[in-house]
Amino acid sequence: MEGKAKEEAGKGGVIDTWLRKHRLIYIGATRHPFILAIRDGTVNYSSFKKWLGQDYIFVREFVAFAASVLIKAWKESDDSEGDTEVILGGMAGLHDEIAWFKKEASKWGVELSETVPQKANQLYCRFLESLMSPEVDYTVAITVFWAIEAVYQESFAHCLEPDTNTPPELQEVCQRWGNDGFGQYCHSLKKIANRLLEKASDDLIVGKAGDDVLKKAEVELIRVLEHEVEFWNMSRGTA
Ligand SMILES: Cc1ncc(CN)c(N)n1
Repeated sequence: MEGKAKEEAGKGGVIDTWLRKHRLIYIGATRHPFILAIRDGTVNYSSFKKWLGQDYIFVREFVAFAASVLIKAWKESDDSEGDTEVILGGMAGLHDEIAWFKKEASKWGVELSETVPQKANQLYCRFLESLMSPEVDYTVAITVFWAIEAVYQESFAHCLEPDTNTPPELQEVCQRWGNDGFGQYCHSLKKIANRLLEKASDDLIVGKAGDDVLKKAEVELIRVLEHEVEFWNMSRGTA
């Protein structure tokens, strides 16, 4: 590793540099009023139920996106074995997540078969679909994959911190994404993304095409954060 990439790695990687640069939108996505309302116990339960039904639809789409990232890792990664294991572990988690959504929906009286995707959800799913194309670089796709998982991890872990008023009936929801195991999984995804982003940055230095990949990854990361904010807004009924 050399030059710019080395510098970035020393500071915590390309991703941390971008998160510092786009701090406001990152905070917007991970400290949204919907999450803060769960954390202080003032959450509106009809908003929560709306989120539950909509997120089930999103997760089904996200599984297809995860599968597309897995294929890219298998085809394009310089550490195919290591990367595919991490992604496959995430997909096993998504399998559990779908079963969990069904169980929660019946507990909260949410009829999943009658839930219609709302505008913000449709747009987010369309965005995911656009990134499933084989033309989209693995580096871009894994950065997006990490960002989507990390927003939920950061958001729900915030509700589990000491001295919060998260209602007992929502603790399990927060545990789903806020637990340490999920945190470690996100850390593994971040490491993969940083490795590839630093490689793209090195390619740039030696005159290979790395610029497009880096620019696209940064733009798509911001788009994820914007979609996440819109998704929370939709759940709260403010979109
Ligand atoms: C909208 C959204 N973003 C992220 C996640 C985490 N898989 C989720 N379930 N839903």
